Amino acid sequence: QFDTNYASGRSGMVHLFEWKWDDIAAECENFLGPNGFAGVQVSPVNENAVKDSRPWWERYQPISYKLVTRSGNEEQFASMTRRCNAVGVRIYVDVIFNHMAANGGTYGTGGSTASPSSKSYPGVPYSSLDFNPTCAISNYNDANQVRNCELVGLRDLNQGNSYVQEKIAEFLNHLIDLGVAGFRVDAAKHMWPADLGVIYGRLKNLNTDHGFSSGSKAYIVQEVIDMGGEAISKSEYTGLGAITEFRHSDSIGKAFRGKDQLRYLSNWGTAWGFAASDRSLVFVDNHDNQRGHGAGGADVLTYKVPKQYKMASAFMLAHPFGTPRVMSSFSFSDTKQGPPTTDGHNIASPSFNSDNSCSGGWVCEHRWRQIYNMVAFRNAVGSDAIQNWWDNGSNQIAFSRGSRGFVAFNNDNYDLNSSLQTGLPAGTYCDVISGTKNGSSCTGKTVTVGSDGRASIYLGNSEDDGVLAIHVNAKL
Ligand SMILES: O=C(/C=C/c1ccc(O)c(O)c1)N[C@@H](Cc1ccc(O)cc1)C(=O)NCCCOc1c(-c2ccc(O)c(O)c2)oc2cc(O)cc(O)c2c1=O
Ligand SMILES: [Ca+2]
Repeated sequence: QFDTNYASGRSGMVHLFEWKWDDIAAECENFLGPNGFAGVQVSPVNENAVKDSRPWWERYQPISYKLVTRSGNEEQFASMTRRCNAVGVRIYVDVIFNHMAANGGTYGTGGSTASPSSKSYPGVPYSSLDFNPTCAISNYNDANQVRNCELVGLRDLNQGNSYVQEKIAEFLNHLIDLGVAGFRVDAAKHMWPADLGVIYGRLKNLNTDHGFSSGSKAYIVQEVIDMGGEAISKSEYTGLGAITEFRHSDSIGKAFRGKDQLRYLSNWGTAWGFAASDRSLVFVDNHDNQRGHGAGGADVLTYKVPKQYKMASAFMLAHPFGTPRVMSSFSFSDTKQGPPTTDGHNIASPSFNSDNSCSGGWVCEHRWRQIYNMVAFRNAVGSDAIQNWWDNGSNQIAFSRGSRGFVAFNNDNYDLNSSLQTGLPAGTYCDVISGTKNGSSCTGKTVTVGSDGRASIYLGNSEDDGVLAIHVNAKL
């Protein structure tokens, strides 16, 4: 269903891609809880095929539903959900039940063996009776093929089979027992909506021992890559749950790369072809398209273009549309390389610098001040609508969120230097992009709002960050 199950006053989901469960638990307690984050999307929890050189996509090749991966085991997973829920941070699991591992010398991260060529996965168990007849997806304009044939050789489960439905429901309900708040359903486009409806209908209520109100249902985000032009559209899935809105990632990338003028963002939302706000999980980049070949392609912004990335992230977090998810990456030069390891196999834990940024091969975009301060901005403005939209006719824009927050952007190649209506009560505010509020002073810019709500806003075009943001919780 469509409710995120977030604790009140919190927003901002972060995808801690490839993090280990113990490290996520610590991050909930040390950083995400204290900074008002609402949830974490974790990497797949079920046993996956071990591939040579450990590419990141091996975790999308299930061997069984045993909770043993390079991120940890069931006990560590249970401890993570307990510790994160205790500080108001929810856990969402990336679940893969469209398919099982493809061919190749195959054993799993939990030691199970499998024989994809004979469609035998004893770790579940699944046999050839549980799979669709072997055929390859070659034509994305044939909806039957996209659902019933194999995606790049991955053995295609038949979710219309009652035994398969039972095993999938058992797997998801086990995670619900362990305290999760919802799921990111991988490759949903490759499964029939009717079958998904049956499976979702078999889910238990969330576990009230973890602080969920009784009767709560799992938040469902379905990965449906729909950039238009294919037989299958996201609207087939938005009645069942939310969907990953890839058009948001593509459009925000184009806008902040200067391909579309920022003034056009004044009607950001369904007018841009996005699904309804409460059905759209939105993001600047994700684990797949940040590597350039996923949906959105070359226009997707990543940590590799930091100024534009921070501006786009700030816009996403300042704007009321959709449910934002912040990508937290490991650095990569090769698009298939996996997470940092200590020995080529065991994932390395992130290490932290004195300024709270990460090192050791982890990028930790969620720990960039310009990003985590905008999660606090989103919390401060609540559901207030956009007001006081201003633009200069090209790439300088500004708007307020009711009378609780104000944000300005400059993507032109000259300074923004104007007196603008902020919508805020008179007073002195700290800009939370160039710095933060520290006791009774600002470590970055200070903005004085007059009794008429106007303030002089300066954003030099050569500044590190092309954004300025103030809100009522950063007021002196
Ligand atoms: O690049 C990749 C992996 C990409 C990938 C992985 C997980 C995702 O959630 C995702 O969205 C993409 N995989 C590499 C390497 C690879 C992996 C497995 C394999 O049998 C063959 C090759 C690759 O080159 N893949 C082909 C292009 C990407 O095609 C994939 C898609 C995909 C891409 C675009 C679409 O419009 C679409 O509907 C599906 O989804 C996956 C989902 C999975 O659960 C596992 C996969 O292997 C894949 C997947 O290969
Ligand atoms: Ca399928």
